[in-house]
Amino acid sequence: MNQSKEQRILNFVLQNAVRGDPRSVMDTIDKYCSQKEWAMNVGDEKGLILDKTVEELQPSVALELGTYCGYSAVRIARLLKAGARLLTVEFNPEFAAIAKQIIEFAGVQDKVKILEGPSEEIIPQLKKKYEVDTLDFVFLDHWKDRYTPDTILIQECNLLRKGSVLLADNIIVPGAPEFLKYIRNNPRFQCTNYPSHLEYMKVEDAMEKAVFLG
Ligand SMILES: O=C(NC/C=C/[C@H]1O[C@@H](Sc2ccncc2)[C@H](O)[C@@H]1O)c1cc([N+](=O)[O-])cc(O)c1O
Ligand SMILES: [Mg+2]
Repeated sequence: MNQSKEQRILNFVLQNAVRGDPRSVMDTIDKYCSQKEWAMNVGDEKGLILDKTVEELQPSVALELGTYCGYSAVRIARLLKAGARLLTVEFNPEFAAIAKQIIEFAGVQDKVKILEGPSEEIIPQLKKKYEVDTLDFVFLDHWKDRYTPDTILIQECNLLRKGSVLLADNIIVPGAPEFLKYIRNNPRFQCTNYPSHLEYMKVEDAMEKAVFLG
């Protein structure tokens, strides 16, 4: 049975990256996806915006929606302080299995928990089942039409506190117009736009940061 692109990315990491070295895992994925096969990792340019947001915030509890191959989970987890954790939600079991291996190869598995299932089911379980009080940081990078309903659901589940930060990928491509309208017109969020480029392409994209005002 021929391999999936995600399996090829995993194999390339296992054969070319340095075990236990998150930077080498990120660079190896970026090399493969810029030279061999494009894939929807946040990439190294928008990844810098993600890095700066995480470094500035120093979150104790972070949530990622849309694990895919685990590139941004490795990117976020490598910056987390001792005792901090990343919960990442993925509903495609094949992607979750690949991400698990990439996260383990990078050596950040102790900071990352992959929650398998759709975000709309997982989010209401975060407090009781995953012992979350509030989320310090949320990275939205899953289906673009889920950004708004999941942001509303996160608020309904009382998962945000004053100062919680949301960062959304793909504001331009593929685009999340409904989310942008919702979050920019919501007085409970202070928004900032970060122009950038689509991963591995000379195409404009952007990230949107939204600080919850409580
Ligand atoms: O479509 C994109 N992302 C959707 C991501 C989806 C990921 O999240 C879950 S969906 C899910 C659903 C519910 N709960 C959890 C995960 C999928 O299994 C996949 O792992 C995308 C597309 C482009 N592009 O250029 O076409 C560029 C990007 O950066 C992108 O992020
Ligand atoms: Mg994306």
